[in-house]
Amino acid sequence: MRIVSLAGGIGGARFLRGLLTAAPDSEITVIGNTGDDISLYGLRVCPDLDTVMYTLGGGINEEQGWGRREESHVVKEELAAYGVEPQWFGLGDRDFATHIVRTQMLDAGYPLSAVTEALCARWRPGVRLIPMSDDRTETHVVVSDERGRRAIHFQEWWVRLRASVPAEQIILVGADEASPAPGVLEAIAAADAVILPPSNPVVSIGTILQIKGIREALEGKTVVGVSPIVGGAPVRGMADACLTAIGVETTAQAVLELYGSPLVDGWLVAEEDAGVALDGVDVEARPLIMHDVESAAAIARAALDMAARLASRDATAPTSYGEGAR
Ligand SMILES: C[C@H](OP(=O)(O)O)C(=O)O
Repeated sequence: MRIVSLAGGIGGARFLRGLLTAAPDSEITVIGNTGDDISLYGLRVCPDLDTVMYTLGGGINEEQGWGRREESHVVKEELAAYGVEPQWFGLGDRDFATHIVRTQMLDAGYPLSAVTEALCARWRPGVRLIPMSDDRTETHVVVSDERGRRAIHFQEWWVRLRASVPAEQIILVGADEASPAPGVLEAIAAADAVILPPSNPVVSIGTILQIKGIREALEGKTVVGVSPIVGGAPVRGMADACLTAIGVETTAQAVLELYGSPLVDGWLVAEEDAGVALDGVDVEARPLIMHDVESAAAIARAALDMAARLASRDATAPTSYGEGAR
């Protein structure tokens, strides 16, 4: 079976670990969000791609959900001793090596997709990880503070400000010029099922959907989404602050409407959200909290079962000529 999953960072990576457990013999392609990417100290940092790579490759710091396990922070301390900014982004020593390799390769002219493949050769994540685009895009957030109304990098809003200042706008800079990375549309075209994990619907999944051609390609496929909102609150992270910024309520219903039909064919919600409904979408309620790999695998299994059911229903549905009804 060929599966495509879009993914952000921590939430996406934890779901993917379950997906790999649920479908060990499948060919899984992960289209990763690069809107969170940032240049720091002359290095290109791709937080979501790295979180997926480290989580699936066994190198993640489990408690944090991001960064490397058994990490030290000597370089960060040394940079701080020189007064180098920013000091609010916590890169560890082991992690620095990844960004050095990535930046060297990018500077040598390799596209991000080739760099990601090279990094994954070490981590062997068990999936094919492709950035959404080789073109540089960055999520910026418009805020008003004592310095007036201004746009800051998403990471500054998320990490330094902990989303405490309301976002007036969230913009993917570069989206209009960005094309899907090589392999993205091909993987979607070949997929038997597409899964939207419980990643941030605005700055992770929403970002990937802004790259031209991706949403349209997905609309022709069987897509099952896992709600990132349970009982009116994000499963994890601060998705509520992002949803508020774009005028969407923090509910499983509102996120489903945000993705919409015909993009989504099936939607998994938590049991407390069982009333969620949208024309053209099958909704199923089940436990959605990912306590561990096994609970994530159970959610992934439910998503794959739903996708298989929807795909076989579509295959036998009567066409406009009435075939299949006879
Ligand atoms: C919900 C979100 O998931 P991600 O978008 O990082 O996959 C998070 O973990 O903050």
